[in-house]
Amino acid sequence: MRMVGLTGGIASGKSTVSRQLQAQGIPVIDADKVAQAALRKNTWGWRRVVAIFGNGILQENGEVDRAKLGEIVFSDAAKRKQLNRAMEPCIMLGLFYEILKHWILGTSVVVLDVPLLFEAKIDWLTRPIIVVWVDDLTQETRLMARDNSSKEQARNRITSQLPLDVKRARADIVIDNSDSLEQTKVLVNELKKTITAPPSWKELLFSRFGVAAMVIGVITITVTRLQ
Ligand SMILES: CC(C)(COP(=O)(O)OP(=O)(O)OC[C@H]1O[C@@H](n2cnc3c(N)ncnc32)[C@H](O)[C@@H]1O)[C@@H](O)C(=O)NCCC(=O)NCCS
Ligand SMILES: Nc1ncnc2c1ncn2[C@@H]1O[C@H](COP(=O)(O)OP(=O)(O)OP(=O)(O)O)[C@@H](O)[C@H]1O
Repeated sequence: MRMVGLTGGIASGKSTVSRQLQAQGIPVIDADKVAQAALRKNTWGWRRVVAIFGNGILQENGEVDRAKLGEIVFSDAAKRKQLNRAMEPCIMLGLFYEILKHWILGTSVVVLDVPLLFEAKIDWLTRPIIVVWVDDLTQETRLMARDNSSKEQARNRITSQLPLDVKRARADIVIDNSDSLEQTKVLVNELKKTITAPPSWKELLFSRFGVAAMVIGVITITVTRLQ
């Protein structure tokens, strides 16, 4: 199974590209959704986070007040590190589960939309790596407009991640999303052709069928030798 990495900066347009890919029939695993599920009330992640930040981050119904937690961690690097450390195993488990489901189903290409793919050092899992890039001012403007946030809040979030230019330098494929949505759609159409190219030997070997063939091969050789 080919696991394609999709990453970028906050509000650089990962979800926009992800939606366009999904509209073309490509399955996408969204790490933000996995992280949200991992923080729901009474989950393992919720317990770990509440143990660190206390009941003050909870709403009346016991769910985490995401805006409040966001305010805390995006303006304090040490607290953000604590949150990342608490959430990381829960997110990894969730991602692994989603990947496993696709592998069992025999999916040939799945896109992993992971904002912190490089920061969490899991970029080695995916190939090729697509970075959705925008220039700094466009990123800031779109983030402020989308989240209805101040310039300071937007800057805090942007600077809490590896600089987007560094991510661009580490990409296999760059989607420049600074232009219109129509222009991005054109780039995504091209992207689809690249990521759905025929599988390599390595991808075939680690596909559901490749592993099944290896298991059958090993069993056959063992049984033959025992006779
Ligand atoms: C702090 C939280 C509660 C804020 O929630 P909120 O609804 O405001 O934001 P949301 O989850 O939609 O994230 C929006 C974007 O923020 C960025 N972001 C999220 N967490 C982090 C982080 N720890 N460090 C840097 N950027 C982050 C990502 O680009 C993400 O796409 C939430 O982001 C969270 O639980 N973060 C920790 C989990 C995590 O690392 N998620 C990223 C998945 S790889
Ligand atoms: N090419 C574009 N032209 C104009 N607006 C855009 C374009 N691409 C994305 N946007 C807008 O910019 C905002 C951020 O885009 P999007 O939510 O896709 O980013 P993201 O990288 O997924 O963000 P996050 O890191 O928070 O998950 C959204 O409001 C979206 O509608």
